[in-house]
Amino acid sequence: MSRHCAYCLIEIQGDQIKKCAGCMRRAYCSRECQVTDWTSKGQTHKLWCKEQICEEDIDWEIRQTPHKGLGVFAKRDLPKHTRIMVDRGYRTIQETPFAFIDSLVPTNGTLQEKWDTNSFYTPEGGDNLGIRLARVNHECRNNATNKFVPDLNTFILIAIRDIKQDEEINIQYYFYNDFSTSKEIRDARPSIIKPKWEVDCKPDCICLDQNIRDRIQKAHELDASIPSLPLRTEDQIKNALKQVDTLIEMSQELSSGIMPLARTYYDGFQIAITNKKTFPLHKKYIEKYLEACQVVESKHSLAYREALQYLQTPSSHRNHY
Ligand SMILES: C[S@@+](CC[C@H](N)C(=O)[O-])C[C@H]1O[C@@H](n2cnc3c(N)ncnc32)[C@H](O)[C@@H]1O
Repeated sequence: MSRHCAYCLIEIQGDQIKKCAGCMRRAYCSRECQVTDWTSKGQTHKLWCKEQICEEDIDWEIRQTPHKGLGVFAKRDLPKHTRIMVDRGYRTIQETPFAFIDSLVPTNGTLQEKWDTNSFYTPEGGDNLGIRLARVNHECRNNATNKFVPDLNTFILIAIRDIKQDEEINIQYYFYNDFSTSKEIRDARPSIIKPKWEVDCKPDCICLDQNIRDRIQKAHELDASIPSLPLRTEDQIKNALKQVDTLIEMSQELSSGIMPLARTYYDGFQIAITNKKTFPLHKKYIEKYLEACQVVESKHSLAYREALQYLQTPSSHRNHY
């Protein structure tokens, strides 16, 4: 089986393939590429080596699709919450190794056009280009999602449902069911995805369903109201937790993604610990939050380490009663 060098991406065969001695899965064409990839000059593999991340050519591959150019396909069944790839974000054209960016679509485009087509906007880190993520195509009914972890400067691509072998892996280029974004941003979606990626939604597309749009707006309003709910009396705290539980249910019903859901669990934790009576509930919320963090971030992320500390010593949180 041929492989692709995890750093410089060239195709390698037979005894040219050098594997990481830690995971025995990640492939390189040379020791130089392996050394670079271990550090933050490459994909910082030292953080991910023991973390069960999928690899190109073993778990997924890049190949031609009938109508969308290249795409990423599962080479085996990938269960929900599998971490399909971690991909370092490049912040500028200058920082991105030229050969990578030059190979991207539009084929005859300028570097700027390639950058614009393939980079993704992240609220926490501006535009970033992931060189492997750049091959993932858009679907409104996506089976995977990409999360940017700012302190690691890395995208993580996660299966949000079971993906079958040979199925194409796809993401929403611009979320429509993420209740944490405002109505204006959600409504701007068609005017962004069409000119930027030439992706058109059919009239029966799920993202144009008015009923779903109304439910998302309701969830958005509920989400925005939670931080300012009064928490002076026990009844007020119980009511706030009820709102949190309603939002958790709505988020699951709307498949809003793991990130907003994780934040809602964290809200529940912060509310529960403010009162002696509701304090025992804090554990359920923070454990769920940590579970989500393990999927969408990593044990190395700041968010995960902080939350673990609050699980072990809840009294160290400023809201503790
Ligand atoms: C980030 S690239 C994805 C990888 C690209 N297909 C390639 O060959 O490298 C974005 C481009 O892929 C194509 N694309 C992505 N999703 C598509 C879809 N659902 N339908 C048609 N074309 C799509 C569009 O040309 C878009 O500008």
